[in-house]
Amino acid sequence: MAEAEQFAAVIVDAPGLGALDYRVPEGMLLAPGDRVIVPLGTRKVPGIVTGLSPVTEVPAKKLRRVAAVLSDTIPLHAEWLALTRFAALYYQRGWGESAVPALPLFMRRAPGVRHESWLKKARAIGPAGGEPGPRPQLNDEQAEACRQVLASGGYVPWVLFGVTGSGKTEVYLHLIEETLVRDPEAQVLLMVPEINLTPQLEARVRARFPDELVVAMHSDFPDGERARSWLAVHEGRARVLVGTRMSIFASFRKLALVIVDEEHDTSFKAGDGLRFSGRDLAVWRAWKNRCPVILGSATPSIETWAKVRKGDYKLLTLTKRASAEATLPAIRLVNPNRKGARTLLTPDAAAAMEATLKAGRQVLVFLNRRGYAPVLSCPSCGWVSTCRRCSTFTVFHKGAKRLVCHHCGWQTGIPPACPKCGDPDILPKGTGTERIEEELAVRFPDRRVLRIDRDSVSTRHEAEEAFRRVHAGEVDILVGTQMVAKGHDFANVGLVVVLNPDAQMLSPATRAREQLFATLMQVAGRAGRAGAQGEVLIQTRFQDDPLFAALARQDYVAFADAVLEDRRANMAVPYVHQAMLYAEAKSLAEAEFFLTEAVEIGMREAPPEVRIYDPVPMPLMRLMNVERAQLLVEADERPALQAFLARWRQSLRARAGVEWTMEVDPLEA
Ligand SMILES: Nc1ncnc2c1ncn2[C@@H]1O[C@H](COP(=O)(O)OP(=O)(O)OP(=O)(O)O)[C@@H](O)[C@H]1O
Ligand SMILES: [Zn+2]
Repeated sequence: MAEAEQFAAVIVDAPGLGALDYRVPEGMLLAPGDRVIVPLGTRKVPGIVTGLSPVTEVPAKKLRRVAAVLSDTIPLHAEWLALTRFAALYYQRGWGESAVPALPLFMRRAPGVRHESWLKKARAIGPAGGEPGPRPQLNDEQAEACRQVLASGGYVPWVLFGVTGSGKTEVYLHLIEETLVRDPEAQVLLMVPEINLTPQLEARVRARFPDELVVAMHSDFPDGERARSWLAVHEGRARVLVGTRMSIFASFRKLALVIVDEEHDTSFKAGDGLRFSGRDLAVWRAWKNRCPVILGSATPSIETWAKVRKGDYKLLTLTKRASAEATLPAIRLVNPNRKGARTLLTPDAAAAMEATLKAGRQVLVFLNRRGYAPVLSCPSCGWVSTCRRCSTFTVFHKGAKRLVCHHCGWQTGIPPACPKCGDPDILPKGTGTERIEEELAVRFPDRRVLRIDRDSVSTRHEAEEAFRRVHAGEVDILVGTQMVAKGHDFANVGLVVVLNPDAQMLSPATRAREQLFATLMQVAGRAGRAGAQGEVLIQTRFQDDPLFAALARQDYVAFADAVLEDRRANMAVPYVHQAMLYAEAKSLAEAEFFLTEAVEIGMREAPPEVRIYDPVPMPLMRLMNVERAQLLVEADERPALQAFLARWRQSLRARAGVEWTMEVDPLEA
């Protein structure tokens, strides 16, 4: 008797498609979670088997066959399938669109001739070995935080709210250790923001657990390296994964603890593709695995703080710095407005720098703007340097002698005179890190100044080397952007000077203030992490604003509670739930026309509790010659919004020349 026919439901990375049925060729053994290659139209594409059945509703003559099964490892775990399915539903994509791109390229290609030898090498990686690194005795607050987490069972979302330098990382390491010891199969995910801290933290985790395989995943990794880590986690060989947001899609054999460090960081939100929040999916994953999740931060996001206040998340607090002698720095606000001033640095800041340097400590100067000046302009006619492809200025880079668009990378040489009126005296306007570096070199000629931003260090290796020099004391004054603000444990920085945070005070975005507060607390937290008290000096015109008042007191709770109050009064996030529909086209009119139609369709389908706003141009209206518009949708209750989005998405009509995409929980609204 012939073998009974079998049909596989397969998801592929194509918009708007559900699972497709394929005939399983005789003799091919398949299981849910297997990766396969299937024909789709005229192509052969990677897919994932989500189910098998002896029947199908697809007519026999339309049925095609599974072309190949990739049998190099065990099938994807059921929990991973559930995760990608949930992410697809939540972020309004097809299941295949969330699942297939989450795999490293290596795992979604038909194996080439060298695949076997690659696998063998990939599986050969092992623990670091050697003696475990130093293990400080936890202080009372750290110990209490660990005790509470370890005493709880099952899913509990914890917020580890600890001031800068309070030793949150030690708490993570202790919890990881306990988790690994309690269950020899347990695995841990430690997520970190998209910054250059991964190697540092990874080294620290490796050193602490020399007998366990610790792997990393970072968007800078070449695919081979990513695939190697991915495989080690999937097969249960790796016990700890340290990674950026993409690591939330790793396939774990037995996830027993999830940690999100600096949970407020916006880099946990993906800006393209599925546009997921790594932090939010981390909470879902912990829930699904019935394990604890730790969201750590000195300045939790407002969404997270709201959940703490509501009682949904449990709070763990570290109120003081961990290192015995260290205290929180003193924060001073200084008015930068001085008549006829030619320098950006105020006399107060210069004097404080002088004193700190004399005492043999380092100074960190923070300015969140790279380049020499944000724009080049003509004092006679008002011409300003702009990008040829985007609706934005080009930044003047003096060293490179270029005008560069920071959005699309377009660049051009420096014109010898104003291209509009011919005046040769065109001038840089405003200040970036390159200009302040120049000013510092003149002001402190005998000091070693190092600038760290994406222009001065462009590779992971260069960044590591730059930070090594800071730690080794080969630098007196460090100038930098966001890159130096977060996470670094500088032992000898005595003073932090913050220049011009005011630009962000003027932004209309809902989260601008919250993000500015977090950045400033972070960068301030780099001062005085060991030894004598540190000092922070902030040059701002907004000294009377409650944000700076709370900052000077380092009072996150007062700030966050006030923000929540304000958001509640104004019915803003997190008291409403939002989604954004974006449209891109050759002209703004086409993009807006698409959105106007989308509004009409939406109005017919939306229940009264869903509000649809008017289409507007995106804040950066033109990017790389594409014009962009957006449309905000809002509801008080998430289920109503989600149900509406799912229906609306199906009814949106494709228009030639218009690309559209949906984002749930947009950060930029
Ligand atoms: N119990 C402890 N005893 C002594 N030193 C400690 C202890 N815990 C942590 N430290 C040290 O204190 C410093 C700050 O710790 P860590 O970097 O973990 O803080 P953090 O809370 O993650 O800081 P941030 O949020 O500012 O990045 C580190 O040098 C760490 O080694
Ligand atoms: Zn551009």
